[in-house]
Amino acid sequence: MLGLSGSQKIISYSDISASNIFYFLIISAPIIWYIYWHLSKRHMIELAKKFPGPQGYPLIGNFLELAGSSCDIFKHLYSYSFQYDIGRAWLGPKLVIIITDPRDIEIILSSHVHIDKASEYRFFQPWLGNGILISTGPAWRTQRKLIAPTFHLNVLKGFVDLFNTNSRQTVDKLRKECGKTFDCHDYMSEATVEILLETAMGVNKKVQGKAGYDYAMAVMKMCDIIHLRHTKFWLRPDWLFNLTKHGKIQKTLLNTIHSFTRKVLKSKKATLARGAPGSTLQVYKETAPEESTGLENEEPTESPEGSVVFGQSVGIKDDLDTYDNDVGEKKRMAFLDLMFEASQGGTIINDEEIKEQVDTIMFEGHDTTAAASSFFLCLMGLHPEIQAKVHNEMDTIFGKSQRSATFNDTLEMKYLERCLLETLRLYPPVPIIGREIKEDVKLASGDYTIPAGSALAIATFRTHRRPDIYPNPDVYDPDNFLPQRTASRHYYSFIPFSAGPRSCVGRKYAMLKLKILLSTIMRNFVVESYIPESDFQLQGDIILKRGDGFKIRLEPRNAN
Ligand code: HEM
Repeated sequence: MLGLSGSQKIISYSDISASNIFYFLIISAPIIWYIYWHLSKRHMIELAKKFPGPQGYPLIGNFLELAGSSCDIFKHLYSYSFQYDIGRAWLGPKLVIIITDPRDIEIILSSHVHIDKASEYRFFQPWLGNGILISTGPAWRTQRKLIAPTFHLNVLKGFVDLFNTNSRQTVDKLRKECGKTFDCHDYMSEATVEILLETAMGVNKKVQGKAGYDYAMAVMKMCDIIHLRHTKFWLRPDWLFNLTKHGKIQKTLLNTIHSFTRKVLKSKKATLARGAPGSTLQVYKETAPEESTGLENEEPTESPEGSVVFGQSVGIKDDLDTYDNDVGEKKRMAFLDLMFEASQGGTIINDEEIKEQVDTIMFEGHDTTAAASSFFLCLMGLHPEIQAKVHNEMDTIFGKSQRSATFNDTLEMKYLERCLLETLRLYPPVPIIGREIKEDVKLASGDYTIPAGSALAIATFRTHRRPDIYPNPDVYDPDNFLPQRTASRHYYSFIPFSAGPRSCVGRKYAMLKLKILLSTIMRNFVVESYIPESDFQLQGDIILKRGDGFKIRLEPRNAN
């Protein structure tokens, strides 16, 4: 300090003390916060210690386990799952419990208490608003009561003709790819968007033009972004995310998605203003007598052969089977028709809420079935002996005729159904289901209690591959769904559509549509595929996909 004047000394001392205070705060704030967090979460931390899991670091917990690309993360987490049938991870201060045992899954999914989605679903909010996928409490209950009846089997039977027409158009498009190796997912996405538009939304797909394809691509990219926000902690706070390039891309994608749904709504309003018929059931009743399917009664959802029907495990009932006692036959309408009817007077649902539900159904209804059908085709290509049995079944049902499939035909497609269910077992389109746990939950599989305040991940992908439930769990074996095998398994060991009060409302729609779409494709083509399952680059960006694309080759079938 020699040679400095008095005033210089004063400035220098105050500089030192200001920077000291600054550094003190920077270092001590996280420590104080950490101590406070530790003390206030003592109960949670104690219960969490009982669960096995990887060692984490202070403050960030196990976030480093989520480093790398989507494919890397999927591979890494899957390999971890062999060490732990049950586990915990800390994502910063958030405790995540991961379960795979059907007895534990039953406790959560069958409950009317643990029905709130994990806070991770909040990243969907700018896209889906308060739509049925992410809503909670009384709002969700009202939405569920309104929407579930629109996917009743009697409504769906009215869609059979449209499923057929669209499936034939998809076959025509696929014919142009014969002899080439191509990614079938784009075709499946386009087909599923168009089918949804014409059925659940009741609008002409031609009105939407190329917008349907752009919409499907924007949805895929939105899922990538949401997945990034789940795995990269710096993208979690909205203010920081909005400053990044991902925040800007999201804005553009949401613009594409929301313009599309607004166009759908406008087109529907115009159709209704012209006085077009609303109720699909009425249309169906004019054209076909109602078959008894055994699905509408109060008994378990079991077919005469005891097999799994329409995607629900034997013995599990949900509101899709039982809800409709208070809804008169005449009131059964397709989804968007009913939304508009309910909006008359604006008391039950307003225009903005309809838009949120349309966004939700369009997303849940197309991306999941596009993934399921693409995996199905790849698996057919890899298993020619199984494919031959599907072809045999098609020939038995349809002979040489090119006629459309009827609802009764779909009940006869027992082998194809088993192949489809086995596809959903190995490649469940929703590989993880998340819940927010509001009160401590004692589990059945061991001395574990999930603490209140934690997030729960039901690892469907891993449950479906547990060797104690499915011998040879990684082998594609449609006979896993033979009645005698399903009867001996726990109800909750097969949950591609979730189960219980918050199960998928589109389950029966999806199964019927997939049966008609895939049977039409199988009647017309032989599928070939050369990339073995062990080389699939799986990524769980909300919906399970193949990062390497769904490459197949088609040859026309001569049998018909
Ligand atoms: C293979 C096809 C499908 C699969 C595997 C599937 C799977 C699922 C799963 C696992 C859930 C629960 C998600 C969660 O709790 O996080 C769900 C919910 C839902 N799904 Fe699907 N889904 C499919 C097709 C459809 C279709 C075609 C629609 C509509 C047309 C649909 C509409 C919905 C809706 C609205 C929900 C939210 C239900 C609620 O929270 O009450 N899904 N789906």
